[in-house]
Amino acid sequence: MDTDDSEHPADRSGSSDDDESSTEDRSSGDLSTVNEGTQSTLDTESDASEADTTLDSESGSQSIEEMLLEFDEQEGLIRERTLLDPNYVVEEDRIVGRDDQLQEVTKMLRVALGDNRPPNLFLYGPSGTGKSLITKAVCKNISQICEPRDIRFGTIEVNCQDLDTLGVAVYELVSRAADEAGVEVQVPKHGVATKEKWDELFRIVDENFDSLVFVLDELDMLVGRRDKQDPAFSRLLYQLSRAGADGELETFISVVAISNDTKMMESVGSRALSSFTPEDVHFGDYDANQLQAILRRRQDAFYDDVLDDDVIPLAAAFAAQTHGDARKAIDLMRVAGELAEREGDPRVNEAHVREAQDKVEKNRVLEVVRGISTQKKLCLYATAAVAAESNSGAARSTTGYKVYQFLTDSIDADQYHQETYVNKMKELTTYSLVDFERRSHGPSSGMFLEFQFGESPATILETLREDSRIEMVSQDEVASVVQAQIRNEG
Ligand SMILES: Nc1ncnc2c1ncn2[C@@H]1O[C@H](COP(=O)(O)OP(=O)(O)OP(=O)(O)O)[C@@H](O)[C@H]1O
Repeated sequence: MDTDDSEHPADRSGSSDDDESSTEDRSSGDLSTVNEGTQSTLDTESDASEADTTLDSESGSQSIEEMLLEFDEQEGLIRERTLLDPNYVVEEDRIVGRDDQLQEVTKMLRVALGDNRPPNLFLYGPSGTGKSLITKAVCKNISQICEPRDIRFGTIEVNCQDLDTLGVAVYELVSRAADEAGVEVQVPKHGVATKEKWDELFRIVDENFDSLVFVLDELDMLVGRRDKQDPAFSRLLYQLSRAGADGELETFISVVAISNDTKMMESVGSRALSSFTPEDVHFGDYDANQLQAILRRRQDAFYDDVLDDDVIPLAAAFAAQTHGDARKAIDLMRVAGELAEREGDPRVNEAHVREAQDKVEKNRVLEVVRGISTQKKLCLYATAAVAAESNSGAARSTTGYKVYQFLTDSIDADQYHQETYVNKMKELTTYSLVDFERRSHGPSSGMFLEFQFGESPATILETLREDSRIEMVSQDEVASVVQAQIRNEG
């Protein structure tokens, strides 16, 4: 399947060293030397290789070596790949449209420069709206100012998405803190109580930092295995913010919690809330104009004049269609560039962006879909099938459930009640793939949820059909069941 980014020739060449060599290739005659050298080696090869060459020319296909050399000869289009890397912290002059948030976060965290503890922060808003970027940019600047002043300032960043328990999360903080301080961790990763990990964390913090900011990205994903009333993120916030407020440590500690889930704070227990009490900073969606501005400030990632005029407006428009996600806009521009390079085109054009849109969407859907259970896949498939056929592009939960019943019957799978189906669909909203609103048919009839998709329902269906059980069900039959159900909606 052509969804793995590592298949890009650009990724294969990978490092900036390769980028430099492609710069040289643009102007120098070095390549002919390489070709000549290779040719003479080829000439002394055995008859077998001659036979291969004959075969190649007869079939018209290229040998591997010819293809490699052709790629080597090809001019790259991307000059500065890091500018298209979502984890790279760009310079301040490339940050666009976030003046308010930049000011707010700076004003609050700059307290670290004096002899005070900065407040805790809660940054919330959809993914790709600059929450991590702004935090990292401000912390980087504080750190630069602190250095000559002999203030030992540190930033410990963790993404909680892949941390499944509190113990794992605390160990991750320990190891990041040790890295930042340049010291050894003195507690084992496994087989000790979480309390010992906390003690080690605070030992490292106390001995090595005057002021420390913990940045907890995607914090709401750290649910843990215990009861849902007291999720792991709530316990993490409690311990960290209490350590910050208690005055037991010499270090000034501040916690920046980042989440896509605006309601996350509602799940933070009262105990944690009493010490966490953050200042909220909201990050809204970008519109297409802001996304264009963000992309224009990075267009020097490409060589001069290799981007067609409509590339940036189209990538921005595609990204604005979902929810104004800058990561997606940047991804689209990068993938479009890589596709053009791979195809040996001299410029990046609109068609590359459209192809990139398809690929980026599929990658995102795949990422989500790979990890979910068959039952969730069936719920998602049924709902996306309704959205794909309906005029509004949305799906009612009541209709989706009927289609789900048809699917589970067809493949003889267990069948959830409607309430569980709805809950499974709600759980899928955390991936920004689907969203919902509560609606009703009218004052006298019942409520239902209406699901809207962040990615095209057709892409979701196509990806889900890669599951052999779902593939067994005829697409035509599903479509006719969906149409019949939509007609019944009234
Ligand atoms: N205002 C901006 N100006 C320039 N680049 C931006 C801006 N906002 C976001 N970006 C870029 O978009 C990408 C995603 O941004 P970031 O990681 O900050 O998003 P986020 O809100 O933290 O999202 P998530 O919740 O998914 O982590 C990064 O490459 C970042 O550099």
